[in-house]
Amino acid sequence: MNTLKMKDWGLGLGKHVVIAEPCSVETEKQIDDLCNSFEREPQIGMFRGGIWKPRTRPGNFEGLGEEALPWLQKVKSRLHIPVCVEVANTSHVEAALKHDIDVLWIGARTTVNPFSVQEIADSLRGVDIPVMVKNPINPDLALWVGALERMYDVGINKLAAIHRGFADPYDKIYRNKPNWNLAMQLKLELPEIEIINDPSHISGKSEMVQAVSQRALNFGMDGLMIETHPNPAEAWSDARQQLNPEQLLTLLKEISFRERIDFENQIPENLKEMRDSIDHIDQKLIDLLSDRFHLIDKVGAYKKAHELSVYQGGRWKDVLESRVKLGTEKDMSEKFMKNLLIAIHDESIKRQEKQIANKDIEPLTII
Ligand SMILES: C=C(O[C@@H]1C=C(C(=O)O)C=C[C@H]1O)C(=O)O
Repeated sequence: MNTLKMKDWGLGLGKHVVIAEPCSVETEKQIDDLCNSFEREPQIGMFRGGIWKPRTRPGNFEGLGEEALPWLQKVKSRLHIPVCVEVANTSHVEAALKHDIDVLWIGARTTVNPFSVQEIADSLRGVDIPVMVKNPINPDLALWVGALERMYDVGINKLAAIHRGFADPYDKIYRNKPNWNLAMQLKLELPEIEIINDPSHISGKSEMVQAVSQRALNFGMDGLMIETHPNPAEAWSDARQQLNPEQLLTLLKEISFRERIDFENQIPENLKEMRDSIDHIDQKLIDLLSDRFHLIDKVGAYKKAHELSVYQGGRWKDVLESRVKLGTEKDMSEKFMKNLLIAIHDESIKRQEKQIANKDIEPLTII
């Protein structure tokens, strides 16, 4: 994809984009209050307002709709920053374009549905407006990439992605569990697409927003979209996860937007040396793993000849416990050691099954 980075969207966006936003636009006064707080804050690069709010069940506040759009125009003239809204259908797009909204974004509940995404894309054919695409609710990279491709195919070349986490009913910590690996995979697949992180929807509670923001920047995310309300306790939607302007400004002061190393440019000599050593160690790790798996194949052949079962619980328990102990003594976490060993063991089982059945077996664990 030949897309433009956010700094080249012609909207005055800097290197790290910070989008401040009330979850929902509620009153003109709420927007005025936020403008007063952010008037002299150059770090706020964009303003977002929820106008149409998808709600799981009817009866909750679903956004003010078109009547709130003129208030966002006021934000543009007061703060001189672009404004963006979520669009979920073609009438939203039409209303947003009519009111000079600068950037549109596609929400997680829309990204899951290629029909909806295609309809929105078709309504944007020939329109020069940036579009940001939130990840779908489920961790399906192809859906996320697909939605970006649908936009690109109708001629939108100002594109970004938003990582807002994924629904996980078993997770007790986050509202939407982050999947940094999936976000990294998106970067590998579409290196030109920048990713904004939405720590508010990931954490679901204001006190976690800072830690998640820092984590996102550590993972190389290109910006933050943080829900902000003059008085979060009174918010008509998502009260628990919004920061007040003062909290947002403190967060922006305290987190570190680290410099990223551009691979095209020169890598500092010290870092290069360390990376060379890492390359060397990885080569040794791979050689050792390969030796281990060749032995596993021999064990598999032995088990086939002697009609023994592939999985050996007692041996596996010993291997797991002793290696986790060795690893933790060398400063590696128990969780990491377990994950690593489980991945190796799954592969061992798979290789032995393949030998016995003489055909490929689906991997047991996806990592
Ligand atoms: C290699 C074996 O087969 C399996 C794989 C193991 C491993 O990868 O270390 C351990 C126990 C078995 O479940 C074995 O039985 O020794």
